[in-house]
Amino acid sequence: METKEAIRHAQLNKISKNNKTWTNSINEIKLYESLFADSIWKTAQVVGVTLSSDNEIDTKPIILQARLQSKKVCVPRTRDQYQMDFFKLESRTVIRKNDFGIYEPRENINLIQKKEIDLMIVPGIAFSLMGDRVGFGGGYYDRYLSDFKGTTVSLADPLRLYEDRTWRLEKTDQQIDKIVTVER
Ligand SMILES: Nc1nc2c(c(=O)[nH]1)N(C=O)[C@@H](CNc1ccc(C(=O)N[C@@H](CCC(=O)O)C(=O)O)cc1)CN2
Ligand SMILES: Nc1ncnc2c1ncn2[C@@H]1O[C@H](COP(=O)(O)OP(=O)(O)OP(=O)(O)O)[C@@H](O)[C@H]1O
Repeated sequence: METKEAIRHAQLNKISKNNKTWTNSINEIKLYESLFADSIWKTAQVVGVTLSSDNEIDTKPIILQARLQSKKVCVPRTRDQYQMDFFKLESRTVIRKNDFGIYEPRENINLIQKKEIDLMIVPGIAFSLMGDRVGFGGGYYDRYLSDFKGTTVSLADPLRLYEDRTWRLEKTDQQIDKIVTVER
């Protein structure tokens, strides 16, 4: 078993070398297709998703599809003590890059309650088929999801997918309900 720190280090290195290839983009397209075909997606009215950075699975196609299907989209904004809140994303929402280089809404307007969110698309840098997840390390999602009642889904391209977890679980780790993968 490895530490999450070691996985994070190895994954960030691997992802930064590979994420600009066409193979990777086509894998992302396959992930979006299976997400949008899923009944979890089809029935969701309110979707929580991040504003992706360069080294993450691009969330713009997810935001576009949600808007085309008249779903409400909300995005996270971090605050103190590794907490975050979700705010409704609208055309007029002003996005800024925060001190950690993460994109988020500049204003805390239109808070969406946790219980309103049907589907949470959870980011991460490594996942197992069983729903284990390694994120950037703040524990933001572990905290937020600890009393979340909706469905959680993560998109795991081949770069981010481990069939079996090779890292040690922590008590606070939240399992993801559904890991979407590129079938081969
Ligand atoms: N696009 C995107 N947005 C997201 C996330 C994400 O993974 N991707 N998050 C997923 O969780 C949340 C933000 N996560 C963060 C994770 C780590 C650090 C971070 O590394 N902070 C400092 C250390 C701070 C400290 O320890 O005091 C740093 O290392 O510089 C910041 C935010 C919410 N928004
Ligand atoms: N509910 C919680 N209460 C207190 N501490 C927590 C909770 N959830 C996670 N933590 C702590 O937060 C720290 C970071 O957690 P972890 O390494 O799992 O982050 P991550 O899930 O990879 O990151 P993120 O969710 O921000 O992408 C760990 O020390 C963990 O113990």
